[in-house]
Amino acid sequence: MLEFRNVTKAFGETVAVNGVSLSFTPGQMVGVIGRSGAGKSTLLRLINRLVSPGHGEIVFEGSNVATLSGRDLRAWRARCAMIFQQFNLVNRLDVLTNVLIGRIGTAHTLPVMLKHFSAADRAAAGLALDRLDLLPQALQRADTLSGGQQQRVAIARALLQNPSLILADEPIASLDPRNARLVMDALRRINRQDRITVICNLHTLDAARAYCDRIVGMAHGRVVFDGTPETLTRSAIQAIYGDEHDDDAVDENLTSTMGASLVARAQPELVAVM
Ligand SMILES: Nc1ncnc2c1ncn2[C@@H]1O[C@H](COP(=O)(O)OP(=O)(O)OP(=O)(O)O)[C@@H](O)[C@H]1O
Repeated sequence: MLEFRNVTKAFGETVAVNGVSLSFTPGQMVGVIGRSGAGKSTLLRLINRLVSPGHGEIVFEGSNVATLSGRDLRAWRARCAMIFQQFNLVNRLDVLTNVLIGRIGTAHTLPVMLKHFSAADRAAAGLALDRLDLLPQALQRADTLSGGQQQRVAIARALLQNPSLILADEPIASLDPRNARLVMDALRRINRQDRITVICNLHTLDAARAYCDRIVGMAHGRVVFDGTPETLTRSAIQAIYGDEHDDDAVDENLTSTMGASLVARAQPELVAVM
């Protein structure tokens, strides 16, 4: 269980996250939505301590991650795999090595720097790539892959961390609808099969509705909605996006391509367990 207890984070005069209290049940897939600047990225970065809270506690399995330092902080970060909008792969390295980099938090740094990976690590990387349908690309340079493929490499790298949590910050914002669907399918599959908690910032309501167990809506640093996709009513959407709610604020383009029926066609076994 991960718990935010009255957490506030300000950058100068800007209060990015304001008095947030939230509990994340293990194994949930949670979508965080809100306007640009609502505090979504800061919320995620507070969890793995890329930023530290000004006030409040972030408690995981009984310990306050806000106070971790040194080795304990590194160990905590290794348990929180992060997926970024821009993939953050090392372009000049091959796909397999990029995935093996996921071992950095748990293995000794020097062998990783020298690319001396154990046979067990290589096998784990191969399996992770296979799960993401990328084994044929294992020896290609990362920058020869499409954006969607690169993001799935980033997910395979995350798996090598054996994470308790996957934190995905706008993972599909740079992708076309087909690749967005493949990436969200992969995150959902891993969430279901491995029982890894996934917390995912999304800029499309439809992706949040189609893939998440729970949606957290933020506005001006506060949580203004917290519920299942079914309870995300028009008035809840207004509370999250405000009266100016328009097509710029919420990308409805993916509505037609990412609706549940299409998800069902793309991933029947996924819908069976939803
Ligand atoms: N490192 C920082 N220094 C100064 N201000 C920051 C920093 N990080 C975030 N902010 C500010 O905090 C507020 C919340 O930012 P955050 O990135 O969390 O929002 P967001 O909802 O993720 O937005 P977007 O969808 O555009 O990424 C914004 O006003 C932003 O400018």
